[in-house]
Amino acid sequence: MSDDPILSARGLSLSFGAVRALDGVSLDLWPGEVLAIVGESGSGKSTLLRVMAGEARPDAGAVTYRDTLGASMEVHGMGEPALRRLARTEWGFVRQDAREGLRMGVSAGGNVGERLMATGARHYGSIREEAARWLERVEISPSRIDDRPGTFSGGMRQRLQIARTLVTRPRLVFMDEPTGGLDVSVQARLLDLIRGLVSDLGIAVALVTHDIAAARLLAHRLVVMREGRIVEEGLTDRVLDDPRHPYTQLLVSSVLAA
Ligand SMILES: Nc1ncnc2c1ncn2[C@@H]1O[C@H](COP(=O)(O)OP(=O)(O)OP(=O)(O)O)[C@@H](O)[C@H]1O
Repeated sequence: MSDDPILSARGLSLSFGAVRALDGVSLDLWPGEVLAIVGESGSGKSTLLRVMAGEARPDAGAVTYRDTLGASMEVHGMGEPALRRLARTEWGFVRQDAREGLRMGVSAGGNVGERLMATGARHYGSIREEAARWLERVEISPSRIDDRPGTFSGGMRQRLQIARTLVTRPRLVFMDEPTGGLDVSVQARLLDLIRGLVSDLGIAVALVTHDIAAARLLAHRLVVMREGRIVEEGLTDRVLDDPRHPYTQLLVSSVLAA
């Protein structure tokens, strides 16, 4: 991992009416690092992810992204076109509901190929070949390349969303409950797949999950959120094996008891 964070958040606050969804959140994400953001429902995890990805604007604070050339840029100051370009190229976003991350009216191959075209690929034959390779990589038979995602199972759709996101080899991927809503056995395979791809490609990941087991499997480091604040952070094993904050202790023991 390099010396400079790929993404830094400083003093992020965001309220919705009387609800303080984020209350002075600061964190760093390092190149190639998987950082899990855990906490109970409503603690502000998804809001934090959306603010970090530039999809929501904080009331206070800033997010800085360091690009491939080492230039720093303020995520909320760069303007829509630059942000959209980043989202299509150096970044990716894996949504809990694959239907939000896929184009449901386009074939599986088209979903993957479209991201390649957004980064400059033009040759139809090689785009299709690369799409087929990625379908195999996420364990979808390339014979399904012309099928639309609506004909896929939930687990397949999620794997397709992952192929679509990773095909351009982004440096930074935001994942919001990527295994949420799937059967336990499907979740386990998907987590293994994500772990392999993320480590092969050396991607930095900000992963929102309420699943402590998923965090343990995927994340190098954890931050624990409660009521819009980070109450504890550290290396995954340290936080889960020796939680210091009473809230983290409760979170971990409730999983053990389940
Ligand atoms: N667009 C919005 N409008 C109004 N309130 C919102 C909005 N987005 C989030 N909130 C509120 O902000 C708080 C934090 O929500 P957030 O979705 O970030 O939590 P979370 O930890 O991701 O929860 P979950 O695990 O249930 O997804 C909640 O009280 C939520 O109701």
